Amino acid sequence: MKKGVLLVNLGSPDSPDPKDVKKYLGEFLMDERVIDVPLWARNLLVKGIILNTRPKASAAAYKKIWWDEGSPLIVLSERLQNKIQKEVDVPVALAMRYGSMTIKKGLQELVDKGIDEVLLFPLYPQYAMATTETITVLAEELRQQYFPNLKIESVLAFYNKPDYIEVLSNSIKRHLEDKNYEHVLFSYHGVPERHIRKSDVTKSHCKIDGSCCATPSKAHEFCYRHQCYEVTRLVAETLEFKEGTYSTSFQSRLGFDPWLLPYTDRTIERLGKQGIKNMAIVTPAFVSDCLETLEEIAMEGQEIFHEMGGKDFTTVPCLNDDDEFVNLLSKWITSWSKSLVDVS
Ligand SMILES: C=CC1=C(C)c2cc3[nH]c(cc4nc(cc5[nH]c(cc1n2)c(C)c5CCC(=O)O)C(CCC(=O)O)=C4C)c(C)c3C=C
Ligand SMILES: [Fe+2]
Ligand SMILES: [Fe+2]
Repeated sequence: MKKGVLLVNLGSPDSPDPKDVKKYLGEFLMDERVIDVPLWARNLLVKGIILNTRPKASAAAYKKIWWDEGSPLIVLSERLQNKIQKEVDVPVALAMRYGSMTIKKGLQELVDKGIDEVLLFPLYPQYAMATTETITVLAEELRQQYFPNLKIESVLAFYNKPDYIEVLSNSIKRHLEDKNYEHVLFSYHGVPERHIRKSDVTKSHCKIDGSCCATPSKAHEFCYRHQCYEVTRLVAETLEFKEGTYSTSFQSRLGFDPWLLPYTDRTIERLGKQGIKNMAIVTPAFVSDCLETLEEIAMEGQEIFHEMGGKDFTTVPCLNDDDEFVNLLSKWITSWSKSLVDVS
């Protein structure tokens, strides 16, 4: 068997032009694992409302963070891929779940190199229906339709692997070394509460009241909320943060359904109102900096904090193409390619 790796991230529009943003959002939000309502309701909501109202504002936000080389999320994912490729002996391809760099093209690129066994590596530390699951389901559909002889193994999550927590903690420590901060906020991308209940394999564990996520259960293998809180807990333990000096929140809610609480914007507001003058924010649901970290957190979040009387607002970059992170992913890939460990 000849082995290869397909890294997969979310994707971005081709440009920050409203036309391209609309096309991208259309594909993204019509995914039944992102907006998980019946097709008729999704059509009404996405094509009838969101795509007629959101693309202009989203395009303006994308324009603020766009780089000369392109979308930060894509450029940073490419840098990560290139650095990993230099460290490992197997071909490493990159694809995006939405947009032009499709998973089909990524699999084809590997098949063209004679690969018959692929490690599908979604670039998300925590498992969620709207991220990891939609990637693995689509890859399997593509395999059945176009690449029936391909074997695909998937990495479902790596949120609690001790070496990942160590790399993340080291990066946070390095970025906060000479900074003023009284509070560290761990802000994760939000999801509707319903997604968490749907992913509960036990169908009885998830209560969304917080207690379930701290009670051991096999539901946690697929519980995004539990996995986010675990990352906060493990990093705080590693960096010896004192109780009350850090917290967890969820950002980027969309629509009127209840999403995971507490919301990041309200939390920043509350911290400012409580008299916190210096805060830091880390975003461990994102491997690569993107619209949600560079605009929603670093720009909008900072503005909210300053309006509430806050002073220093430090944003810790995502792991991006951090050398320790590159070494870690390369180590896991090499172990898999030599069949030493099961990374899935
Ligand atoms: C119902 C809507 C959404 C769910 C559920 C959702 C989950 C989810 N998303 C990410 C990661 C990213 N999302 C990004 C952008 C983005 N997300 C949504 C909606 C949902 N996400 C929208 C509408 C957008 C587009 C931007 C906007 O109009 O505000 C991005 C950034 C992409 C980029 O190009 O930079 C990332 C990354 C996760 C991890 C997640 C669930 C865990
Ligand atoms: Fe999102
Ligand atoms: Fe829970």
